[in-house]
Amino acid sequence: GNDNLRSHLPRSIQNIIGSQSNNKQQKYQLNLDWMNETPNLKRFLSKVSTEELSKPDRAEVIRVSLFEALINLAKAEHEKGNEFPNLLKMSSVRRAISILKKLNADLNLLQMKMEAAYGLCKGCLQEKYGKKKKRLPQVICIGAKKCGTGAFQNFLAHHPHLFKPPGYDEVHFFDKEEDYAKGIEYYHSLMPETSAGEITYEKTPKYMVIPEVPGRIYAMNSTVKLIAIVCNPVNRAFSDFTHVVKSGYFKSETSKYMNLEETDEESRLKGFEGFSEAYITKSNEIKEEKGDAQWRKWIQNVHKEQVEASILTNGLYSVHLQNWLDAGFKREQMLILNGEELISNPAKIILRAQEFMGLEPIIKESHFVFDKDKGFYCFKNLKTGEPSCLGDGKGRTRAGGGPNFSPKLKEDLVSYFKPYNSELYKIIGEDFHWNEA
Ligand SMILES: Nc1ncnc2c1ncn2[C@@H]1O[C@H](COP(=O)(O)OS(=O)(=O)O)[C@@H](OP(=O)(O)O)[C@H]1O
Repeated sequence: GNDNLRSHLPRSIQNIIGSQSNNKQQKYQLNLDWMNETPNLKRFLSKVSTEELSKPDRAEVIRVSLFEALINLAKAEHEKGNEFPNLLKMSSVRRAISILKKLNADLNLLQMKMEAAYGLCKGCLQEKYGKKKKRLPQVICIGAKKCGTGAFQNFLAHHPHLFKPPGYDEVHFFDKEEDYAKGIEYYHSLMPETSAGEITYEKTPKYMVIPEVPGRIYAMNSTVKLIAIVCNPVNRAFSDFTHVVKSGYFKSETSKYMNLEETDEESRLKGFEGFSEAYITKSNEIKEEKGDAQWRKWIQNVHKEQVEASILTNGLYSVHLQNWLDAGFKREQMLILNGEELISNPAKIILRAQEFMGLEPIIKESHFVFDKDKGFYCFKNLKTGEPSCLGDGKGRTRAGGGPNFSPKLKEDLVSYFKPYNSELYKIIGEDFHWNEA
């Protein structure tokens, strides 16, 4: 029956098809090869209206046409050497299947014909592609810390074809020696079960700044897609400082600059000012004494040698990203997003990410609503209209235009980051305008 068909198709398609009964075997005589190309299928779909579906004569033509078009398309794609999951990623195919569902088409027959088109035996579609299983990630978000990776993950969690390791906000496999030592099988075991055509993804912001990580990920899969979210390094540093102070990390260092009992914004700004001036000086001294190459090494090893300095050095994106390029990753397999834009225009950033991952653009403009109390965009449930915002730990320093630095601190920080922002702009091919004090 139809349930049989459903279980044979990947979950992404099952969602579209939904549960359905009363399919009768149909006879299809029309052969419409005019539709054996996607653009034609697209053009045809653009002409189909919901109204027409309820007119029996027209519905019959549409059903037969779509059915044939899908099978012809499957044959054409198979001949081109494209795998079945790619077919399922095409939005026109998804749309066609959803219409066929409405028209009570014989989906069992469709399945059999698709199997034939792909040269597979009966029922082998499931064997080859439809089986849910754990897969290593095809996409990894590598940071940067405090640039909105949580918001990014939260928004994309609503995408029906994207899955992250269950129970983990961050996996920390490649950066934690004791976990990495457990082997790639352990990493694989943490992954969600997915069907072919769905995306497995994880985010760990620390990956970006640990020098061993790029080579390890490259060894796992040299064609994995990487997403880096970068943001104004000056604001990022204060956000990081706030995070460290509020979480009570390396207190012996932060307590040199502020009383850790008083963590209101004014006290944090004061503490951050002392901290920044001290570490800008430290960093500049190392550079002067040891030269640029050694200084870059110091930056990369700061997590081992002087972790509190990372509050500043995590924002030297060009130094860290160069490491990924040196490991062999191609620029085209990295999507570098502006975290400031994720704050001001989340839909634009999330749409770019979906496109990069090869996902249907399901999360869109209408899902975002600005929440005045939160001071940020929140995700809107389109059925209930209810917005859901990120928790209290997110959005502590940037609501309402960001922190109020003293002009001197702002100037010192901007000039510290300036050369590396410029290096970053060269890598990205775009100026994010963070060099203006
Ligand atoms: N929509 C929305 N809602 C709330 N917060 C948002 C949003 N978009 C971006 N941000 C900013 O995300 C900052 C936290 O970044 P991360 O999630 O990468 O932090 S972490 O590295 O995972 O700790 C967080 O930094 P703080 O403001 O310092 O808390 C936010 O400014």
